Amino acid sequence: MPDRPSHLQSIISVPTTEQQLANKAIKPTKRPLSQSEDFVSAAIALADQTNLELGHKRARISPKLETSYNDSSFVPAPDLLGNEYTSSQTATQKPFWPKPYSENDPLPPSTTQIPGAAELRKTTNTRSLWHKKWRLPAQVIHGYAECGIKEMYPWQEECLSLPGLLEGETNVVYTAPTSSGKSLVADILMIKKVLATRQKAIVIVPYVSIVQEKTRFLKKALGKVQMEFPGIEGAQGFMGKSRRRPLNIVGYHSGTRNRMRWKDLDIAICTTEKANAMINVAAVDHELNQLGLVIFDELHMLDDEHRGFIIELLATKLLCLDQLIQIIGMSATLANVDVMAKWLRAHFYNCTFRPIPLAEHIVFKDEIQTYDGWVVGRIEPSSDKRLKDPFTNALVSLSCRPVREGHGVLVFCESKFKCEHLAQLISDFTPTVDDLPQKTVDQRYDLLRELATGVMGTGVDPTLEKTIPRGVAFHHAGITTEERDLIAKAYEEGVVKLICCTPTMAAGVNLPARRVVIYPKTGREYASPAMIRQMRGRAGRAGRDTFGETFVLTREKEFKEIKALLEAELPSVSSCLANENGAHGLSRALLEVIATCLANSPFSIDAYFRSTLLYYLHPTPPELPALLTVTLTTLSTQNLITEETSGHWVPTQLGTATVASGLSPTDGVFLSTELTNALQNFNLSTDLQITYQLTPIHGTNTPHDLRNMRWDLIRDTLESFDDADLKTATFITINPGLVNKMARIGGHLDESTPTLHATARTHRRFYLSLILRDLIHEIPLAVIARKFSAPRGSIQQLATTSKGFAATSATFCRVMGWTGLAVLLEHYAERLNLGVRDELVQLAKLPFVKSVTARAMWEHGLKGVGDVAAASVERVAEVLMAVVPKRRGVGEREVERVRERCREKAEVVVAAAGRLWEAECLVELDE
Ligand SMILES: Nc1ncnc2c1ncn2[C@@H]1O[C@H](COP(=O)(O)OP(=O)(O)OP(=O)(O)O)[C@@H](O)[C@H]1O
Repeated sequence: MPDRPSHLQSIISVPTTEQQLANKAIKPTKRPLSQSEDFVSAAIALADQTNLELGHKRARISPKLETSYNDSSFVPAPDLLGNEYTSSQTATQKPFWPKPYSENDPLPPSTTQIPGAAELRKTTNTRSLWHKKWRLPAQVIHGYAECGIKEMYPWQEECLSLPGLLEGETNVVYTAPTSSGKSLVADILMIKKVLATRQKAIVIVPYVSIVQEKTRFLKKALGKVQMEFPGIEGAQGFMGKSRRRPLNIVGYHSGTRNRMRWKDLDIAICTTEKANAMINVAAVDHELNQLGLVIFDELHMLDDEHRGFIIELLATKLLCLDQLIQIIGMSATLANVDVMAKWLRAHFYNCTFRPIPLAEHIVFKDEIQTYDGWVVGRIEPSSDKRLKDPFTNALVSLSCRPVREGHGVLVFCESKFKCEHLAQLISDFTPTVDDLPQKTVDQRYDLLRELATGVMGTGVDPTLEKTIPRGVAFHHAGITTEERDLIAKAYEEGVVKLICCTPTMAAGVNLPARRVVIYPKTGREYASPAMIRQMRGRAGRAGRDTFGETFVLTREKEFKEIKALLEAELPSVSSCLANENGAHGLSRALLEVIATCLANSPFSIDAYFRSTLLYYLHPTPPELPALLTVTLTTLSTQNLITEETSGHWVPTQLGTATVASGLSPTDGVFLSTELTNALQNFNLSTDLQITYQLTPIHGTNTPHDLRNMRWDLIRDTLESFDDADLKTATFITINPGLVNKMARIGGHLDESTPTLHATARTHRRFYLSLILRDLIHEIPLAVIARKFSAPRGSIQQLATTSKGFAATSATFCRVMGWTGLAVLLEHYAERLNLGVRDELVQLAKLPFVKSVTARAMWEHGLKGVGDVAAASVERVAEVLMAVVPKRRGVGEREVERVRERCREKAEVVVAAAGRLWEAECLVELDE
């Protein structure tokens, strides 16, 4: 038996030869281990199994791939359009549920429950969702009808009809313009798969906001769908009573509080990182056979410099598994769709159809031109001296007209400052409250009040206070997520008519507009052709408008360059696994498959490597095999994996902890060293050390506006420190001399050598920890923002990132066996989330209760959820009323409306407090 890593030796007793022989006959059984419960013991036990079964090729990367390791025909070459397509993913395992859909199956249930449904089923229109070709349950069809979709577009039908797709047997990658209805194709494949096989589906989207939006949509469309479970499987088929339950649709992203539990969901909508973590946990828990389908929305994100490599390593895992997982990839801006399809062993489908026609223009001076140079209109000069510049005049006049006609407009600006400035300027030219119906005016004032009360004590933004009554707002990363959500919702409901936003919003939020006005720059740089396409695609959404218009603005010297950008081909997507930014990509990819025991033998690791896009694009260069060897050796040197005498690689405890917490190998090593030191000298008499520990390791994870440190603030804070804080600052290695010098001369620290980089990192994290400390001491966000000269959105973003990092570190600590530290980190993550001191944590969990309200409750004698549960609705309403910011010149009618809203909210708060209190009492009784 080869030597084991020391941590394994202490836990596992080495089996005798007889035991090994006995074990060989036993198939690995599924153990009910949850992710958080004990990732390490699962991984260790799996490592043990792997050791026992070396002779059996236990690794779960497809044995088919393993055996073809030395075979020159190893890399499968599937056909493009599927006629000769043969999936190399042979389903050698019995599917989790034994019944895939087939043409001859009876029609899905509930047909007879809907009046007239039987008739509808007889339709000969193959694009109707009722047509028997699709075999969709009536609840699904009704759900989509409620969302305005009754019939497919021709391209959707054609795409879904590709061989093997509806049967769940083949993969597909497709492109279609923005707003052409890509999601429906993926949704239909997903729902068919989930209902037919009872397997899980994962939808991967790039941004948190899209996770939320997609989850809302799927809940609306599929919320009434029932899953059927036909009894218990026995030797003679299914026995016992069948049962039904609604479909579980859950969204996961860095901000979600709920734990990911495989058994709690049927469809998960996740960010890339969450999806990857979920698949790793399922692999360790032996539950991957429950996964039936994965959708990659916005597949072009594969070459995103920060997160693209995670999409690649995740997709590669799916390609290598010894089971059939249907892969769906889609994008509006993917140039080399054929290459992606070949890599993913998929059909590909390319469509240029757009259901809503778009009139596209470029504006030069006062001329409105089509892209091929025809002048189709002119913009009248304005007598207003603020609009003397033709560019500003064009922007304002093009933006205001549809607003006056009652349509939605998006104006894309190059910076946050410009968004706010233009919102203010444009609002001076939109209808005043005197020209609007009373209902609209009321709705706009309601929005202002929501903005003032709902945002962690920031009060309403002074610019928004002026622009919103005139139907105009701005939306960028500098405002809080609550503000952004309220503004986006108000725009969707038509309360706000025009939003000035930064280009990142085009990708992050799905807001439709009749007209889109674009200045295609981000900061001083031009926006990329793909980003410009995304912005243009916001105009004219199906179901909302009958047509859309885009106007791309240019300044005089920029006309040619911008025109070229509009006509530019999209760049091809390629692998980021081995480039500079994805330097950790390959090592993380390998560490993950080793730590989750998906691949441990040299054969299976090599098979995995050969399935990457990196290898697919460069199948024969001499440096790639060397890259694999070097990466494995580096991981071993970092003590993340060890090589057994048989040549198999197994994870160390550090390697397992790194993967379980979703860190890159280098970050895992860094965190391990830092926490080992911290554990020996932890100072609990101050919050400083723990808040320092919560700050993100990398500068790139720091919000942009916080990268310019205020050294004078650090100096002054150091001078005001008591002994405990000073001791911590010294332990962290803060250099007061350096701080004084930087406060005098200003600027950034030199980071050109590893030592200088480490010093800069320490001081940056210390600066951020001062912000976090203020947050958990209930200092209002607006005050912190002013103190650190940064937008409130950036402070909030730091809090969110740090909360996520705290959760990551806590998982890491648990797997490493540092449970006490894990509990402490989790507690602070919660306080950061709620923005309160210890005593308010429970109160701040109530709906509508942010830190300011929780403090007001405490001061009014409502010191816990028990007090709130026992209080009258009137008393709670009074507290809520007390924290509503006072506005001058508000009439009696308005005050009455506010009082009514507070009463409604108080009812919800008291009811929620009752439930929480009951739950707490039950726990106490149990104990
Ligand atoms: N067959 C259809 N009939 C009517 N409306 C449809 C149909 N398919 C999609 N839609 C609607 O078209 C709109 C755009 O669809 P979807 O969000 O799927 O577009 P997309 O191609 O994914 O766009 P983007 O790339 O911008 O996200 C949605 O409101 C959707 O409900």
